[in-house]
Amino acid sequence: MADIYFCGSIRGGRQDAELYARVIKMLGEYGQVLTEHVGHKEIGEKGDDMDEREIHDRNMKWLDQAEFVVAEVSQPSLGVGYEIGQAVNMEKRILCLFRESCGRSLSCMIRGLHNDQSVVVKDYKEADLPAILKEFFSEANNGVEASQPCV
Ligand SMILES: O=c1[nH]c(=O)n([C@H]2C[C@H](O)[C@@H](COP(=O)(O)O)O2)cc1CO
Repeated sequence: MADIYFCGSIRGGRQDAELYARVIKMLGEYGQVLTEHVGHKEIGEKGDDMDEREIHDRNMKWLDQAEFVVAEVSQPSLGVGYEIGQAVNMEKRILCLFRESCGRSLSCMIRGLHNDQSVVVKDYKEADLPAILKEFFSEANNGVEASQPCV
């Protein structure tokens, strides 16, 4: 079973935590989500009750281990942006999900990563998620290479 690293805002704001939990549940169909805690209601804006260095090192290990990275990027978060940048350097297959209805503009530094192969950036409505995930993971399983240039 593939390992999936899910990214969602924690200190950037927990407004979308319930949505993250629903995305994580859907991702369960495609693999094991290493960062399930990102969708836990009990995790507030303070984050995990752990030393910050330990959180960073644990997460970087998980990111390295993961085959896929799925990031919900509607709520701006420094940590999520950092994780995506690291994942690009690690040549992971990455799906960034931006909710059209959130009223913000997605950073060019994320939207500009889209290459429709190793990095997919999608504007979405929640009802579209099952189809978007199905397409992302089936293309991945059809052997699209992870290390495509991001241009
Ligand atoms: O307590 C934490 N636990 C944790 O796993 N993270 C990771 C996972 C999330 O995808 C991302 C959220 O970053 P931020 O807290 O800057 O919004 O960082 C972040 C924190 C707090 O910064």
